Amino acid sequence: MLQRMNGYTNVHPMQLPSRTAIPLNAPPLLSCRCFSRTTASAFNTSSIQQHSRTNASDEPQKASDLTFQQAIQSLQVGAKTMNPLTYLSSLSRTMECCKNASESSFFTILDHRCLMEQRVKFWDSSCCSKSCPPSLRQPIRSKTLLAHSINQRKMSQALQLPIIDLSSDDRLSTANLIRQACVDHGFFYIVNHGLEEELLKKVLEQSKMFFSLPVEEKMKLAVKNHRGYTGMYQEKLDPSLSAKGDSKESFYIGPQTENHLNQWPSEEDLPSWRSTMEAYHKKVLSAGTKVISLIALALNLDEDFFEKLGALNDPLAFIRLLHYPEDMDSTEEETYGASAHSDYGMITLLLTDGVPGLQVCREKSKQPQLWEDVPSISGALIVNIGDMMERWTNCLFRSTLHRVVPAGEERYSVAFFLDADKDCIVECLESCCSESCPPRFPPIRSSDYLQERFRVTATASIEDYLL
Ligand SMILES: O=C(O)CCC(=O)C(=O)O
Ligand SMILES: [Fe+2]
Repeated sequence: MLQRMNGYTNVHPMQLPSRTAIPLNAPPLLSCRCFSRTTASAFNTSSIQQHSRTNASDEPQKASDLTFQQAIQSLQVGAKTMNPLTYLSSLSRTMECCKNASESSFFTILDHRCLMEQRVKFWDSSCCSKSCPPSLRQPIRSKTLLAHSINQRKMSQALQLPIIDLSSDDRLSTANLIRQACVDHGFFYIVNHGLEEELLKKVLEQSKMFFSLPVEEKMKLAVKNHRGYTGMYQEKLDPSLSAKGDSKESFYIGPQTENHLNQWPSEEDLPSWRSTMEAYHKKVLSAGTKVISLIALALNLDEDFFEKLGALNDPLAFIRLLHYPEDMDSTEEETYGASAHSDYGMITLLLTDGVPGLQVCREKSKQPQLWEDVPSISGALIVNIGDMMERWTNCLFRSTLHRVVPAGEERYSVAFFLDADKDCIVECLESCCSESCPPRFPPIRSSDYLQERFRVTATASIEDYLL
């Protein structure tokens, strides 16, 4: 849905500091001329007319006379009566044109009881029919709409990432495309990766079935040895945030070893669960290994370079099923499904259910940070470079900062972290350093590096995350 909301992006940072509640019957505060130009069309329905009738003068008010306050009143009417898409569009246009309004007053107004307490009553019967069904899947609480608008302020536009065809015979050209993608974005899509759509669909379905179990059932499989269930707020990927933790639950499935067995839900509850996850693990590992060999080619190395290095002997290859509930406390600016982070390992292959929310920030040190949406493409997997690969390449390949923002509906995704064998030493590749560009990081053992990263972000006992 966020993709459809791209028109909301250029909302200006607003300056006045106060967070004063503005009663609805207060006199107009801020003149908002451009509101009339940009917003009138969105309000050409009942909301403006209803509002006009409430004026002292019985004269219908001209759009050009509308004030910021009136715009807000219209929005409040609109929240109850309009198609939510139109409503969202109006909301964002209003924000856009109210450049001079204080951000806090703006949100205080939007925070108004009727927005915060009521479910938005969408589309009256005139707005949908059998041939024109509602364009959003389910009613969204006004609180969630507000979260959207908060997040929209941080957003720019959808990022156009390269799409890499893994089945192409021209491996050198493919490797070159990957090189460019890793240098420019640290993110790209892969298609023809060998995972059938049917399996992608099934893994998401089975994941959803697991997360729908009662929490007591899920807690029976609480994470041990980095395998099993992690509950809400058990991780904070951006430790600098004051929020209690990231608003998601997850389930890790790793390679089976003698000492480290996966945990599985009971066959009675979920009969096809284990076989689906095992099939997915096998296939996604094979796709990931192909990507690694192309990355080696992209670095002018032999395609089996990382195998020879031992990185893929017993790779730390973990599936992480993720569920971001709709009901996040999303009015808190600090609450994220996954707060800003880069991934730790070699590469990540990500499957999403199509619900937006994933964003990347390509220039982490630039202020203000620019966050761009990564739209999902049906059937494609999203690949991103992790920190180990960034260390190997001395930052030639980017391990890009990313996060998941509340999307206003629940979201499922499946990350596959392909990380080097725990004994593999990660150190700058010869081809990536020189006298004038010395290695930026000292050599490190793969599992030492990963363990340290988990220690910093786990809000629960680190013992459970040991690899
Ligand atoms: O759910 C997503 O889209 C991204 C998840 C993610 O970045 C992670 O788990 O590292
Ligand atoms: Fe990530």
